[in-house]
Amino acid sequence: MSVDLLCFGEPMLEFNQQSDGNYLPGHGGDTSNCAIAAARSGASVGMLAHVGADAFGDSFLSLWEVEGVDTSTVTGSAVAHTGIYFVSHGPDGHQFSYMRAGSASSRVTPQDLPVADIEAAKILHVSGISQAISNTAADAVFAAIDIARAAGTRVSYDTNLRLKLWPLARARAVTHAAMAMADIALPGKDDAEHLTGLSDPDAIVDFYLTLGAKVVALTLGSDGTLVATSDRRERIAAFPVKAVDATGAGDTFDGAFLGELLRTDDPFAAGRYANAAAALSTLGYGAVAPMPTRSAVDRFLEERNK
Ligand SMILES: Nc1ncnc2c1ncn2[C@@H]1O[C@H](COP(=O)(O)OP(=O)(O)OP(=O)(O)O)[C@@H](O)[C@H]1O
Repeated sequence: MSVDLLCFGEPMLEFNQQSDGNYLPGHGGDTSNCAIAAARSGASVGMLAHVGADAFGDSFLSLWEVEGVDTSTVTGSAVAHTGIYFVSHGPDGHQFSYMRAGSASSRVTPQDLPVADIEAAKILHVSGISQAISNTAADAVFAAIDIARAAGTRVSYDTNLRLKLWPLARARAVTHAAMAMADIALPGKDDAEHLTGLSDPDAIVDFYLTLGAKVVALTLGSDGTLVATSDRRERIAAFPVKAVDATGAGDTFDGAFLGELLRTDDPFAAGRYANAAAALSTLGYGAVAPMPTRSAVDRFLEERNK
């Protein structure tokens, strides 16, 4: 089945250890989160990924089915397990250790790519963490981007380094190269500062426009979002909400932004919609559970705009 938005990345089972020693398990991986957020925004969306032939892979397949994310471009890997990662937090809630393992999706090779599905999609969304550390994944990501560009499928890219454990020179080389081929750049400010060495949001946006993006939406956490094209930019303030956990807010932003961009073809309308969706996603714990549906976002915007 062809979809409008194809999200290429690595599903990861997450285990978030809390300061009381308990842990919260959850589905994650930036592109899976993004796909679910887009589906909840009403978009036609699919995942392009490998999962292991294991319980975690099965659990992702069930989740995507429930969420209406197409899985016809998800394949099973006989040689690697579904990715997992552990995060632990200190008593102040600060993240202090991180470990990842598995990662069937980093084994996707250029030969595995579903060429016709990439060509048929309107947007291919990819994100950066795996490419920064794995040559195989980088080759497949760049091959997918090449297929998309040749077919006129727009490419969307979020750096998503999350923790800055990867060697900076490698992370920079790979993410800048991918950004240079992206039509839509969706960086978060922390990553963007780290990767560009710039701190002023306008300078960061200029950097990505100069690299080649047609649309940049730079997320600024509780400071909102800066959306820009070559001839217009708009600073969108964050909604004042009682945020309890911003995990996945950036992924919710990406999915909602791309869903609304597909619907309206207006990056500024997409930025305002995604800003509301991401604010709502901070009201609950974890990445997936608090992601809002389109009707919840519409209701929220109606109330806030009264
Ligand atoms: N405290 C908050 N209050 C309201 N909105 C928020 C808050 N934190 C985040 N947001 C919304 O979520 C969007 C994305 O947040 P952020 O910039 O932290 O993402 P990110 O850096 O990509 O992080 P991650 O991928 O880890 O979720 C922001 O642009 C904003 O719209």
